[in-house]
Amino acid sequence: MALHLRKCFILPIRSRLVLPQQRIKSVYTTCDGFNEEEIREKLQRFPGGSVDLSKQTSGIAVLTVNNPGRMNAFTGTMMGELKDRVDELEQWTDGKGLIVQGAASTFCSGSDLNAVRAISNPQDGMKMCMLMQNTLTRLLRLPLVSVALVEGKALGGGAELTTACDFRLMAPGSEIRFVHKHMGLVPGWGGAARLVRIVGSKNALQLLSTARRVDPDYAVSIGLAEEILASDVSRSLDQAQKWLSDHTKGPSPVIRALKKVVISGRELPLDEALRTEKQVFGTVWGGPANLEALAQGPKHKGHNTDD
Ligand SMILES: CC[C@H](C(=O)O)C(=O)SCCNC(=O)CCNC(=O)[C@H](O)C(C)(C)COP(=O)(O)OP(=O)(O)OC[C@H]1O[C@@H](n2cnc3c(N)ncnc32)[C@H](O)[C@@H]1OP(=O)(O)O
Repeated sequence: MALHLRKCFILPIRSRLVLPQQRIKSVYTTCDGFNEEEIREKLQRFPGGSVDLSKQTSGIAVLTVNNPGRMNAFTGTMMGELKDRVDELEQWTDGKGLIVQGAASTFCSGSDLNAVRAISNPQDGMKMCMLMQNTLTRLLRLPLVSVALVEGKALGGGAELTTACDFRLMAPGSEIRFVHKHMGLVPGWGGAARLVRIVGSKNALQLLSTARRVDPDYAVSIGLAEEILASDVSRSLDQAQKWLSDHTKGPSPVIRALKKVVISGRELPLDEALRTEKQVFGTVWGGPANLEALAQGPKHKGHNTDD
């Protein structure tokens, strides 16, 4: 036990963020009593569905929560697959953007209630919670500009998954709903902590305490969503791809560096954020994109440039 404790120390927050030469660290480790293999083995008993990932040469990937027979509810195996897809994305060094969507034109209805019923004791619940919080925190910390494409319903854990992306785009008629109160719960996948940072504590408390349906207009009005997509459902993914490509135009090392400095600005105390910014700056200053831009001379004469 003593040896175990000696190995456990609280990593300063800065060492848990995505720095140029470091892997993204998890929130929970063995020091917190988190045993990933143990909880994944338990969750394996609840199979079904999949979490699919398609990485494109454009540098944009699409992650699809795929369990349409259950409104894309996360089965036990899907929770493990989500973690595996995030592992894959952390290794994808050419990436610059990520779209998270649900299959069959609906987003996600949270945990599979069959699995929830079977692990409804506090110990197992908190172990599932630690697995999902680790995964969604690392998803948000990926050096990729991420957007949740919300069609149909994003309920419970599905609503929380939308908050683990940098942006949210909503299709007409779609809804985000934190139904946890009706389950006698609070968010367990980190959704409350992220929601406060997105919409502020008053709006967050309203959404959680009323479990109200957040339609696209209301979501945009409180800053939960960026835009409402055009009504042609068949083109929702195309619209999201266009939106994201407009937000990730440029060399992926630069786009990835921009996301890294925003992460540190959002999560670190000012001095540490500045140090991280300096470190990331050093990875692009004098880099190929910088030198090419300098060779071209000034080109931003008071108008938006495409690249
Ligand atoms: C921390 C997160 C938290 C936790 O882990 O504790 C959770 O996320 S708990 C789960 C929170 N989510 C919900 O409570 C949503 C439950 N589902 C619904 O309210 C409805 O299904 C809805 C509104 C998503 C869709 O309603 P609709 O009438 O359009 O369809 P059905 O209800 O007939 O659903 C079709 C089919 O899907 C099954 N289904 C839907 N959601 C789930 C789910 N979360 N887990 C398991 N199965 C789900 C539903 O049972 C139907 O299957 P069928 O075999 O046809 O009965």
